[in-house]
Amino acid sequence: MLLNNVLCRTAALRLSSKGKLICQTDFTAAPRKQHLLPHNHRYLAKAFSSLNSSMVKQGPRPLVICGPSGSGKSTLLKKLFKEFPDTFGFSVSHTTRKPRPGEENGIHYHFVSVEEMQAAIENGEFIETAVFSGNMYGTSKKAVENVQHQGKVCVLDIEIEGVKQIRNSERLNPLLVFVNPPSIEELERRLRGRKTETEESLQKRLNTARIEIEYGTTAGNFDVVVQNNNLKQAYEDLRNFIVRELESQQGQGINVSLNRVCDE
Ligand SMILES: Nc1ncnc2c1ncn2[C@@H]1O[C@H](COP(=O)(O)OP(=O)(O)OP(=O)(O)O)[C@@H](O)[C@H]1O
Ligand SMILES: Nc1nc2c(ncn2[C@@H]2O[C@H](COP(=O)(O)O)[C@@H](O)[C@H]2O)c(=O)[nH]1
Repeated sequence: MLLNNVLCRTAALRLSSKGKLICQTDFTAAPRKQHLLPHNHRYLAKAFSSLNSSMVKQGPRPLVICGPSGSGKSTLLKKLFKEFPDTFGFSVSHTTRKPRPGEENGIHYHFVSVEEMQAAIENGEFIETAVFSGNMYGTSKKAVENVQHQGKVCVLDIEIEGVKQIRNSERLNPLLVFVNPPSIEELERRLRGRKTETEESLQKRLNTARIEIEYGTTAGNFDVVVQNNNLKQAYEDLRNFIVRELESQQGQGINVSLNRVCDE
């Protein structure tokens, strides 16, 4: 009886405060204890549990952020993760490039050898892979699942060949954002200013950038193009697009947190 009260009261609270069912743990408790419930409550628990399982299956859409090296993807993502600390989880890619100062294995990337990467590819561990500026990169199934199991929006920071491989994936159904720099000249200034690349790597990245900009700014290839001339404006544009999208997903019954941390 106590169990019934707790179950139904929690459900009612969730219904009245938000107008929809969003609580995962409360409702998943229902099926296992159904034999303890009177008939009408059993019906309620069944309805809640089936709603819940479809919501869990249909988590928030992953967010793919793409753009030439140096266009500002990491800078924008850092601001997004800071403002919405509960909302997003980063898909940690594999790469064969060497770590930069400050980059940590398992946090920024899984840094692996070419042999390890090839073995993992042959083992079918990746959703997509690409060679960029002479190094291999890839998003593993596990990297995405780790984030999705937490109910968070999985963020993939990947280049264009990877985007082409996953853009039509029905299972991922990703939102595609392209970050566009003001010009190649400004991109070069920003990349040089970052002081992470050798001259050779820098030239490779700039050469690829021209192709990426062409593809990224072609209508229909991305859901939104964020023009990163001014960081404050670019972040506002990115944030507004994402919040609008996530609110629309919430309206369809998808459980995703949009708790904000204010800067001031
Ligand atoms: N709007 C901006 N104005 C001036 N500098 C910027 C702007 N946006 C980003 N930067 C600077 O440009 C450099 C490159 O940005 P960032 O590292 O975020 O690019 P990225 O797209 O993540 O690159 P990569 O793909 O190589 O990881 C950084 O030093 C960053 O501080
Ligand atoms: N296709 C993929 N591209 C990836 C992945 N992880 C990162 N990237 C992209 O590579 C370049 C270079 O990154 P950097 O860290 O060496 O500067 C950049 O455009 C990233 O978006 C991945 O798993 N797959």
